[in-house]
Amino acid sequence: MEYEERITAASAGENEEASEFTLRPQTLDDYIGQKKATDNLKIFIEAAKLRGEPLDHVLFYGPPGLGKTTLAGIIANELGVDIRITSGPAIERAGDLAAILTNLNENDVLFIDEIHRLNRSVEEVLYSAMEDFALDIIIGKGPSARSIRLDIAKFTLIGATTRAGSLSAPLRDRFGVSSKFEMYTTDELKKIIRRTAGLLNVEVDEESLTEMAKRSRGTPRVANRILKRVRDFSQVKGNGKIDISITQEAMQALGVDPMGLESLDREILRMIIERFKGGPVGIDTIAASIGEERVTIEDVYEPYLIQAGFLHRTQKGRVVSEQAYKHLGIACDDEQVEMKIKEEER
Ligand SMILES: Nc1ncnc2c1ncn2[C@@H]1O[C@H](COP(=O)(O)OP(=O)(O)OP(=O)(O)O)[C@@H](O)[C@H]1O
Ligand SMILES: [Mg+2]
Repeated sequence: MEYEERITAASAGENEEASEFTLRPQTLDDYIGQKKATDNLKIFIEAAKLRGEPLDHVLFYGPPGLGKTTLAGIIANELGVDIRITSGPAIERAGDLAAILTNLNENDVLFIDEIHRLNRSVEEVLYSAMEDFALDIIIGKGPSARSIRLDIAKFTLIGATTRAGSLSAPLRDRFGVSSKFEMYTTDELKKIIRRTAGLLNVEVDEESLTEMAKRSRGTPRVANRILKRVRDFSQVKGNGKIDISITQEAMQALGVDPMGLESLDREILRMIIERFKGGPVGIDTIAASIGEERVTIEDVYEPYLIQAGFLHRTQKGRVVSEQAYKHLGIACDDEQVEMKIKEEER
């Protein structure tokens, strides 16, 4: 898929997870941003440790690349327990989940990524596991079938999802804590890039830090990726140090504009302006015009375009903002755009 190759793709590339591992902070103190989520978690972790009990089940939701997996690892680390990492699509049968659960030790963390993609029968096993720390297993078939209950170790489930809305109500209700991940500010991204640069042993000046942070779409994964690519440029074409001229040269070569937009982002905005007079236009129409799946537009492109103020979601469809016209250098009737957005914003 094309978007995986984008330097600003928020999701991890094929071999990226492995190299990300070494860049992941290990403690809450090292974890930058997401204050709302971490401040409370600090207290819950402390309390669970004092009581010698597992932490309550935690749900993380928000766009990809914002540090959900990283924070799950940190929680286990701070609790002093082991973490078992899996994902919704990886657990195919109820038996697979039973095998994982029976192998956990007291108070361990089980991390299920993309938890909205668990299948029905697996999800049902999870209900009693989360609530009663028990597995209901059916033995035999037909009229002689009976159910036995098997106790398992108390554990903490940390679920992560990019789409909280796709979670079934019974599953959502079983999480005691639920945290929404927000996009990072430029300042936070600067700190993250500075930290990563330190780990990679590369010198970066202040101006370049700002420039890279601004182009990172509010996403640490993108920030780290941009830093690595700029480092490549500085080693091959410069003197190994990252300064503003090498940063700009690299960004230009990679097609990332000063707001972190790539060609497809600009194409989406331009298409809405040129073919639909700036909107409102439905998401399905956008997807069809661009030749991408609707979910790809919704999960990959749209979150940042909305966050950065280029696109508005209204009841009648998407509307391009005045800022988008300016960014693309297209003349617009300011008042008319303002009106469309005000009238239809929900
Ligand atoms: N708060 C943070 N401070 C420092 N680095 C971070 C932070 N959050 C994320 N990172 C870095 O960003 C990268 C991506 O983070 P992570 O894999 O945890 O994202 P994610 O939300 O789990 O993404 P996905 O939804 O794709 O699974 C990691 O390499 C990590 O080092
Ligand atoms: Mg992850």
